[in-house]
Amino acid sequence: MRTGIATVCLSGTLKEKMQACAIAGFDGIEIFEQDLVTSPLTPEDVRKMAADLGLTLDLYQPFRDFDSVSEDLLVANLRRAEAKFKLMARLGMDTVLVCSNVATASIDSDDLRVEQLGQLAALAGDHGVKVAYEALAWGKYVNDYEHAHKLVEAVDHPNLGTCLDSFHILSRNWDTAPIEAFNPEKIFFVQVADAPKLSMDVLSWSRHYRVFPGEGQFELAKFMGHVVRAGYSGPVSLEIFNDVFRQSDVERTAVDAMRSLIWLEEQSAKWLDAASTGATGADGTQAPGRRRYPMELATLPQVAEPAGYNFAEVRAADTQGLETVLGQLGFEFNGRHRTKDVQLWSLGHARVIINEAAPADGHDPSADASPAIAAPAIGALGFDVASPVIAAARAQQLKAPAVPRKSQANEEVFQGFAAPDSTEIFLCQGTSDGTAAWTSEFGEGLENPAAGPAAVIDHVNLAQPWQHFDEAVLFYTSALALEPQPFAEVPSPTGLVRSQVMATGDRAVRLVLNLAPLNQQRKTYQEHIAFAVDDLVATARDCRARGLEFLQIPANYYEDLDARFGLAPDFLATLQALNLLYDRDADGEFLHFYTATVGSVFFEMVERRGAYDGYGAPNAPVRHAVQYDHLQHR
Ligand SMILES: O=C(O)c1ccc(O)c(O)c1
Ligand SMILES: [Mg+2]
Repeated sequence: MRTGIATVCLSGTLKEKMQACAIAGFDGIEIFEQDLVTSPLTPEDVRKMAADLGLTLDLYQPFRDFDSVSEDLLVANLRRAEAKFKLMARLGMDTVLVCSNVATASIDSDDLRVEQLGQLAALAGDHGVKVAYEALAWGKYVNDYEHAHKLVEAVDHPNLGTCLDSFHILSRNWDTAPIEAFNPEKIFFVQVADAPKLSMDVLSWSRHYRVFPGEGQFELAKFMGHVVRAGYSGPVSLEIFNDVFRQSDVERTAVDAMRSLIWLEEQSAKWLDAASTGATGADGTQAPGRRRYPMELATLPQVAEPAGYNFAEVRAADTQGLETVLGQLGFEFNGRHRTKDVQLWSLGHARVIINEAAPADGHDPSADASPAIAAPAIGALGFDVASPVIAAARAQQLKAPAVPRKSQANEEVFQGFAAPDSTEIFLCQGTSDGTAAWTSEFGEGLENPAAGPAAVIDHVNLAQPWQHFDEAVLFYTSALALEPQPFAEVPSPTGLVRSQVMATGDRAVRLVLNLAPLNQQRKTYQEHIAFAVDDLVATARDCRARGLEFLQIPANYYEDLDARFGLAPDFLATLQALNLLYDRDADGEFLHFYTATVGSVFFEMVERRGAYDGYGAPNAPVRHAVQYDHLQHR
């Protein structure tokens, strides 16, 4: 698949954008007119720079408001088009995007449009230019890709084709199957964009909220499957108008963009495979495997979703507070590593590593968080996967930066890579009894999960800097095979927290990404690790007996709980006495409590009853408010 990206996706000057696209590995780019008009580079400079960088210049765009106009305007529009065709010759570009008229269209007649687009195609032919006509979702008369294609077919000129842009098609819920019947020679260009499903006018949605494939909710693999089956083999180019990407680091965003296309390519191949195996022939036999299409789709090393958490690592220069809280939670100290400055603590199958080497560069080197967090912060997560080597190879092909861990002879070498928020992700191999092979490095026979209470890591909640949130969703989807669940918004005193659960189908791994406002006083984010136990009330009593500092829940909360659920008075009194939170839905019940925060980290204990699958979201505002209050007063 030939990869492309529109310069409008990125921040910086045209030169900076082009360099970032080349470094990220794109084959070609779309030049957005604004980027050229505002550039000190001559068209000849741009042409040379692209050639030097190994980038093809695939599309010049946009040319606006051409069709459905009065005779006077048509003359002016053709003159305007000719000027652009001449400019394109200097750039060495042969394809221009013409979008359907939104502003000056005054005559709603397909016959007239065919006549006017025919004149444009003839002029383009004289200049060796191909016109790719795109139906904008908010076009005045032409806003449906099939309508645009019908006009192209009616004009029937070799210099006129269509541009298919997934946003304009999927935002309007148009069926994508008819694309398959298109003559591939009439598809001049394909743009892909994802988006979260929002209810707002389509123009605002398109101009501000597009995201890279895998970061939104559109069925892009299916869209691409139809495009591939039509026989299209030209560039597949990202055109993402997004307020955050346009102000983020250009090289980093270009890599995020490239990752999204590598992933989409694989997902499209999978969609085609699934679609062709699902089909049965006339004789009842299964259709053969994926047909060959003009567009070749590369695949990636295949990984199943992780089987569970292997460990969570907290970094801290000063480990005292952490050790105290873990001890009060019932964790056992399992020893220090033979050669590294790390401690192992466990409760049942839940393992927490305390890494005494505080990260020099803080939680996120590129964010506006404090430069050096000496206080505890989540530094790494270990996941059990079937094959760490295959999973690491996949992550690497998806441009995840590797983090090699120094290790001595005969110690387990973890394959690892850095997530966008710089949390290190390690790929481990679990054992069938739920223990980890590496724990003997902390001393022989120390880990004895059968002896203690049953406990596992239920979920980990990572705070994401606002500019990396979408990138993180794609990252965990593509590299770790976690699936994004519908996101929630939680009010907190410092702002609205967007919460995105990433999980495996069996929920053995639940990772919650929070787009959290930065605490302005302390310049840190708060993150937490949650452990699931069988009997939360008993656990809470034990923790209290050991002197654990619970997050203090206000009495108003328990009154509200009673109003909502009508709980038995004894049970309600127990919840209140122990500072426990409660939730219930059609699937089951959820009990949980939080510890006070140590550095940037706090812990949660949960009990899931029945098939409860949530996280106590209705309680999250209470938790945020209490933590905020706590921070203000200490
Ligand atoms: O928002 C726009 O105007 C616009 C312009 C060009 C495109 O290709 C597009 O998809 C949208
Ligand atoms: Mg477009």
